[in-house]
Amino acid sequence: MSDSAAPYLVDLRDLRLDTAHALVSQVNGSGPATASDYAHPRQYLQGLIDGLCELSLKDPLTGLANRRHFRAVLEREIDRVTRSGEAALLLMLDIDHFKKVNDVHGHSAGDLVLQSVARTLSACVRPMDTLARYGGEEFAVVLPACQSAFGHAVAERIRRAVANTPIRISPSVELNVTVSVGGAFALQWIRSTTLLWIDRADNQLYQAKSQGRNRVSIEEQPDSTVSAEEKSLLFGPLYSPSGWGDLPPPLDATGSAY
Ligand SMILES: Nc1nc2c(ncn2[C@@H]2O[C@H](COP(=O)(O)OP(=O)(O)OP(=O)(O)O)[C@@H](O)[C@H]2O)c(=O)[nH]1
Repeated sequence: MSDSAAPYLVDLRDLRLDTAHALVSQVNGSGPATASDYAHPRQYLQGLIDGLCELSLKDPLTGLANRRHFRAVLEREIDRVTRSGEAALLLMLDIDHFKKVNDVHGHSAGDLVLQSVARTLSACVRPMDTLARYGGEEFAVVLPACQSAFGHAVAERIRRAVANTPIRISPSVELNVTVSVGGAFALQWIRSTTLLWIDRADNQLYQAKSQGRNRVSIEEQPDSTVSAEEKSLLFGPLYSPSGWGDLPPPLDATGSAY
């Protein structure tokens, strides 16, 4: 808002905030602070907005990023890789034979397994990585600045960590589950789409499943087909400060040079 603009005053009593207030306080666990607990209603409103934003980005069962957040991160990562040419890896993971866990032990036990796997995965990745629940028993990890050898090592570390972590689903029952992991690196210097990137990683996940599960399959990192010279043409300055260099200057609609 510019300094000259009149302040836009909103009376909180005119807004229907009950549902938002209940949702945010439910997630925070503690009893909700009310508007009167804040020095200024604006702080209360900002707290509600922040809480709702957080809710809209998280999977409620595991607390990981949800699919919406994951897609936004992937989109940003594609932008970064297109501009910088840095390596980035996407891993898709799926718990093996998860239906059997539900069928034999019940849906609540299945939920405990999902939460436990989420915790194990969180312990395997860097703070800069984004870990998401993609849906059902499928998870995704976006790893920026990830060279090929590191990507393979992380995927294998994840697979082993899940297989070696027993999950207590009742006082007397512990389960062990495994995951299959598929991965694909972003195409460097080339603008792709989130859907194509996910498809490539999903194909590798399918390979890991069909080769017996509890394994990792990562697509060979495609070689950049753009030479260093081409990159400098693509991303260097379009023209020198003194003019158009060897290039003919562009013409306007009348055929005159700009
Ligand atoms: N408990 C629980 N189960 C879920 C949830 N979301 C999806 N599922 C279950 O996940 C199971 C997925 O089963 P399938 O897609 O057949 O896969 P799978 O049994 O893991 O077999 P493979 O992936 O081929 O190894 C189904 O039984 C779904 O009901 C959830 O939030 N909680």
